[in-house]
Amino acid sequence: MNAYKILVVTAVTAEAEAIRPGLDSDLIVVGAVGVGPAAAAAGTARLLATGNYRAVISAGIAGGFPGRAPVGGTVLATRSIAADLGAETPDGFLPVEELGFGSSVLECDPALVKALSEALPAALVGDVLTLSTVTGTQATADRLAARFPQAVAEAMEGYGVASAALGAGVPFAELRTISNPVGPRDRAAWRLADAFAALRAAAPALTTLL
Ligand SMILES: O=C(O)c1cccc(C(=O)CC[C@H]2O[C@@H](n3cnc4c(=O)[nH]cnc43)[C@H](O)[C@@H]2O)c1
Repeated sequence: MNAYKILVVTAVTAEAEAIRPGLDSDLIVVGAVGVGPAAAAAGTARLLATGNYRAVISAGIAGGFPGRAPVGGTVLATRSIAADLGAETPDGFLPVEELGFGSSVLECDPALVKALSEALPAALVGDVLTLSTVTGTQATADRLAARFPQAVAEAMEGYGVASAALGAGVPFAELRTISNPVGPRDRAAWRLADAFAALRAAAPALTTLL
């Protein structure tokens, strides 16, 4: 059977509910699977097993690296990178590839990225980091910005969704809108309304993938 549906995976229900009204097709399935890479991978694998999908998109809000992605902006990943998968050493962080255990970097499908960036011409394109811990200090933000000069944003699910997509042989992309700067924790200052408005505005672009 030909693969025709698109799966959009969010962490929380509010993200899924921001996306659904912008879709005029029941060929796009939006599911909220929980926060973090493990929930994202398990949830995506479960949803992929229920249908025949041609693409999987990890979507939701994210932190933006200051000077790279502004709050309220929209970001498309070229790569989803598990930034905290590896080993800490006194001399710095060793990514999992340097330990000989696979890859912390998963490439997004170039055709999906191209189609989405044509539909969202204002979107910034760059690496999106996946972390199990939201960055909350300037020191961590500076370390990540230096380790990943092409990173525009961090979130908590992309690499997990991408891992499940890779396992199922389905092309993957990541779409994020920015709710807060990556840096010292100030949860009260997160501009959720701006990020959700941008997510609602970006949703119709997903229908161009059909
Ligand atoms: O408090 C609320 O009302 C609320 C409503 C919807 C979603 C949330 C979330 O906290 C979603 C968590 C989700 O956000 C991503 N995220 C956002 N900013 C960052 C960040 O700076 N670093 C890492 N992740 C971030 C993440 O993917 C979480 O799944 C709250």
